[in-house]
Amino acid sequence: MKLVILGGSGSGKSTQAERLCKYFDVPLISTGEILRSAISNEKSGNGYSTLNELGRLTQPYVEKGELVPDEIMIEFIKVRLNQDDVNRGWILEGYPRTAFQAEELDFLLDSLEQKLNWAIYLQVAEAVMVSRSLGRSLPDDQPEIVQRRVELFYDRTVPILEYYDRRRRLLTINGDYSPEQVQHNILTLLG
Ligand SMILES: Nc1ncnc2c1ncn2[C@@H]1O[C@H](COP(=O)(O)OP(=O)(O)O)[C@@H](O)[C@H]1O
Repeated sequence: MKLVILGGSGSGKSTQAERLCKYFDVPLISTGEILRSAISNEKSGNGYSTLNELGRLTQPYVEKGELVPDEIMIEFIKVRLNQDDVNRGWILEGYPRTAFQAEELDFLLDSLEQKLNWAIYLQVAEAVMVSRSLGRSLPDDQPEIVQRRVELFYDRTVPILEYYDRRRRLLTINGDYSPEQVQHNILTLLG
C-alpha cells in the first residue's frame, strides 16, 4: 500500500499514519518527525552524520514554522524512497506539502515504477487544528508558530488537494472524530 496523508497541523495525520502503517505493515515516512529528530540530534552535538547535516540545514525553518525549501525535501525523499525497506509500500506523512513537491513525487514514483494508491486528506476546521496543536508539547508548538503553520497549510498545501482530485486519487475524510472512528472510516473508503 502506498499512501500520502494530507492535513493541517493538528489534523491527526501523524496518529492516522502510524495506525495505517501497523495495519498495512509498511514503513512510515514522517518528514516532521524525521526533521525534529535530526534537529535534536544536531543540537546535542552527536558528531557528523547525514542526519546532523539535515538537522543543521532545516533547523532555522522548522523552528519558525516556515516550510523547509522544496529542493532539500525533494532530495531527502528521493534518497529515502530508494532504500530497500520501502519496496513493498510506505505511508508518507508531511510530504508532499507544496504542489511542487507533489509533482516531484509523481516523477520520482514514475522513475521507480511505483504508483501512489491514494492521497488521504484529513479535513478539520481551523479552530480544531489550532487547539489540538497547542495541546501538544513539541518545540515548534508555540502559538505564533502554530498559527504560521496553519497559514502555510492553507496557502501551500491546500492546492495539492486539487492536484490529487484531478487525478482521481483523493479521499477526503472528516478528521473531527475519535482516532478509532477516523481510522475505521479510512479503511472503509479504501475498501
Ligand atoms: N514536506 C515538507 N516540506 C517543507 N517543510 C517540511 C516538510 N515536512 C516537514 N516540514 C517542516 O517540519 C515542520 C513540522 O512538520 P509536521 O510535524 O509535519 O508539522 P505539523 O504539526 O504542522 O503537521 C514544518 O513546520 C516544516 O517546517
